[in-house]
Amino acid sequence: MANILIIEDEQAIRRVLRNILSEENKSFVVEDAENGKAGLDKMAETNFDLVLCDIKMPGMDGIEVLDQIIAKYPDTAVVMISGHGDIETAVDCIKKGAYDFISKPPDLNRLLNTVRNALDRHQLATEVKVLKKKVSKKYEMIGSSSALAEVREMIDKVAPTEARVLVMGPNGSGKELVAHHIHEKSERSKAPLIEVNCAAIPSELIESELFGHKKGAFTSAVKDRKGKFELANGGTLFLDEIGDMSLSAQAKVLRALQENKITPVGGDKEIKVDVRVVAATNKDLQKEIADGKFREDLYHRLGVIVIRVPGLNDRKEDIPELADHFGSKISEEQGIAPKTINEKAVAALQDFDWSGNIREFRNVMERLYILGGTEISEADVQRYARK
Ligand SMILES: Nc1ncnc2c1ncn2[C@@H]1O[C@H](COP(=O)(O)OP(=O)(O)OP(=O)(O)O)[C@@H](O)[C@H]1O
Repeated sequence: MANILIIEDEQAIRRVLRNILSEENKSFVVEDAENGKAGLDKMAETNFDLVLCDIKMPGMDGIEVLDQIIAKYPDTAVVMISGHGDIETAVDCIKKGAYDFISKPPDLNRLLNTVRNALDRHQLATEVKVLKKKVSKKYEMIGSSSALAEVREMIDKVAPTEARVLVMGPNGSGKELVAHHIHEKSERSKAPLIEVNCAAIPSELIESELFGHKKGAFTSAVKDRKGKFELANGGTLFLDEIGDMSLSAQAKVLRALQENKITPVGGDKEIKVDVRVVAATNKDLQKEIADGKFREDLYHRLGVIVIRVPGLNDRKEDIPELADHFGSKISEEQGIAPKTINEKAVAALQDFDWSGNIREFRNVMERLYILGGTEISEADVQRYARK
């Protein structure tokens, strides 16, 4: 179904447009208004997917209507209807944000094509919005502890800069989450965030993974392949578990960071890249440096800003909020009716040792949700949350 509004002062044109659209598709619900004000009044009552708006009208003209629609209903697509002599104005309207324009008298094919395209784009834009909301929900950072407030403050300060960031903290504490927030709040958020788990890639493959390779560079290189640095161009490269990278790969990453250039394996040309690096590790890099396992120069290149994410044991006051958050997430994902968790159960959870951090906490909540009673009790916690 699509709600379409025609704002047009000439009754004959209104009627023609209405008839064409209603006959074209039974799922179009078409309304009309004879002037800008009446149109905007209708918009205040109904959500329209598309507005067809005449440019020249007595009183409020089409440009003014367009301005108001853009300001108040930015998700609604607008197609201008232009008469003789106002094509230039129609073009200006597109620059302002109208989707397209049709000329009077309306040509059937052009009108239908424009309407279909505008509705398609409107639907895509709506879907993108829903997906973005879902993604940003996935990366929600829950907790009001002062430890987490400090992390948030650091993110807000460093995100808009170009500074490299090293995120340190134990397993499952939310380091990847921090990297996502930095990217999303940065100027680079429209470009990709590319993630590399350095611990998961065998050392002989890491170079090709990061810098790409040319066809024939090694036996399995059957075609040219871009590396993560190139894929992240204009955006952010998240080097997770950087402490697990081999010394030879560290040397190459250091060079890439120093020169902002990379050379694909088997290639002879350098490629310029514009990448902001955010790295993360659960290792004590100072100790790794002392043990000769991590390059000190790379540490200084990466860690212009260091953000330390505290483990859950150091912010147990976040547990009630986290329990609620994961509870509603799990109930949604698993299709289980929402449950409550009583105060004693929460207190029991706060008594546990959470060395596996938020990841472990989420798993425990999942167990409690699936196995516990409608109101999760202390007994449930003792029975199902013990490790
Ligand atoms: N403050 C938080 N609020 C809600 N969810 C969180 C929070 N911190 C972490 N999580 C969730 O916990 C899980 C683990 O987080 P994440 O992967 O960011 O940890 P990590 O420190 O990068 O782990 P690893 O060291 O194992 O790579 C993820 O599902 C993440 O969404």
